[in-house]
Amino acid sequence: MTPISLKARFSANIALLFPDRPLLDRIDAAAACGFDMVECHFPYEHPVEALAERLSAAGVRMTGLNTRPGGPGEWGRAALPGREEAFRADLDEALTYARALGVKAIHVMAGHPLPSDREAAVATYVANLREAADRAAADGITLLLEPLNGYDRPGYLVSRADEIAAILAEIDRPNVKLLFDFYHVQIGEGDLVRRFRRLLPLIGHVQVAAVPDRGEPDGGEIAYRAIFEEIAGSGYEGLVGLEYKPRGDTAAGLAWIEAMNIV
Ligand SMILES: O=C(O)[C@@H](O)C(=O)CO
Ligand SMILES: [Mg+2]
Repeated sequence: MTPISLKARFSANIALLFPDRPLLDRIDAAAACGFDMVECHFPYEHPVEALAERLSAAGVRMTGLNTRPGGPGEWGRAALPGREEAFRADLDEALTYARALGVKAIHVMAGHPLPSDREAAVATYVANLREAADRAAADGITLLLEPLNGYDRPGYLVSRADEIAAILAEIDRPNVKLLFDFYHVQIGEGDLVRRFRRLLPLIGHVQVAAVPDRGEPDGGEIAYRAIFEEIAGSGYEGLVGLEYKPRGDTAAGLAWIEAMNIV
């Protein structure tokens, strides 16, 4: 099996990996497994100084985080008409953490608008993101928009990568990009390789997990070795987030990397 050179671009998603321990301890666990990058969803229950200290002690860099999910059932507020102030506060908070930790990518969570409000929600999303992008650009930060599949997140504003591509054209800011999570895209749209190639100029980050169980990317309906070959040979220069729910012990489950001869 020919080696695939990608390991140096893996970032361990500590929102899902190492679920048996508290968030800060997951940084050490990732380092012990050889990762020097982690990404995170919502670090906000920890003071940024505590995170900075743990990351520095472990020799690990945080590469991505999300804006706060908001109240029950919101899952972000960037696309909620009338909640612009709340979104601004979410962005302020994410930027504060990102600047202090040297994080260069923020996943901006859209939210669940009322279906009857969809047009207004997209307009709010576009306006909020233009303003947010201009603020983030000052620190060289990229904002990521991710489609979340309709089985896991029914009612989320965007469930398909192609919808995001159209919205990105409207936003028209170079530092707003598509987060292409192969797990969600497979469930929502499929045709992974052709879609990845077509959308490549818009892609700022990718994530991987098996479908349908969202476990290690070594089983299920996606032939991940072919996907990793594609990523490595495509010209994509960004990171690969390992955002999956380990089927058992996280460290033992990482055996898929060697089994696929990813170096
Ligand atoms: O895939 C996901 O669910 C995530 O990347 C995320 O950021 C939270 O929805
Ligand atoms: Mg994802």
